Amino acid sequence: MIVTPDDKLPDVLKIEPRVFGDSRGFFFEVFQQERYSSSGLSQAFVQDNVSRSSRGTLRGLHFQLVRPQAKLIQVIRGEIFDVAVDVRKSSPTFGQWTGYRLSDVNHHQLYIPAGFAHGFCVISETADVLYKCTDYYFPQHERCLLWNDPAVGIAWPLEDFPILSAKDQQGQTLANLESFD
Ligand SMILES: Cc1cn([C@H]2C[C@H](O)[C@@H](COP(=O)(O)OP(=O)(O)O[C@H]3O[C@H](C)C(=O)[C@H](O)[C@H]3O)O2)c(=O)[nH]c1=O
Repeated sequence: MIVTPDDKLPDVLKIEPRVFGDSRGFFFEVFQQERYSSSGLSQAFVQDNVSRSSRGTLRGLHFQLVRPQAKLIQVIRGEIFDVAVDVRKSSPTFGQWTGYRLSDVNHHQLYIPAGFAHGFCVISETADVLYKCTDYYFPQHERCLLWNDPAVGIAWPLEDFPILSAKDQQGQTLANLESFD
């Protein structure tokens, strides 16, 4: 397993699991407590989520202001562009973003700590995303950063305007967002 801190946001980790391929296909351990804990993911995961989205869908960018969640993102089918934005006002990288292509071909994972907003757009026809969270879902604590806030300037690989939930259409700009001190 190779763990690489992001160049701009070093708390965000790209994880490349060891994949065993053979004539039948492939096998890899999606998560293993001892190995991931020794790689810096020591907080326990308490909830696993799965979402399926069609091409051009953009989900996010979300975070919980209270009971913040760290997330371990993995694509089980298809390909997404996965993005983390630092929303910690006191951070020297506040408002900065990073993005990775995660797919069922590269099997890469992204670890996004608490303090970051998370979102993704779907590049393939369909994408099934599995992600582990270090705290439970509290909708009342969820906040949404506007996906196309020019102050953040995320370069989404989208051909057209994305498919967005009503909630995500009304995301807050970074300037107006309730975020972490
Ligand atoms: C997140 C979540 C949602 N739900 C229910 C609430 C809604 O009735 C339905 C869809 O929720 P939502 O539209 O918020 O789902 P996404 O837009 O995929 O939200 C997620 O997208 C971005 C990328 C994230 O990183 C977050 O984990 C999460 O906010 O699932 C639950 O029951 N439990 C949950 O943990």
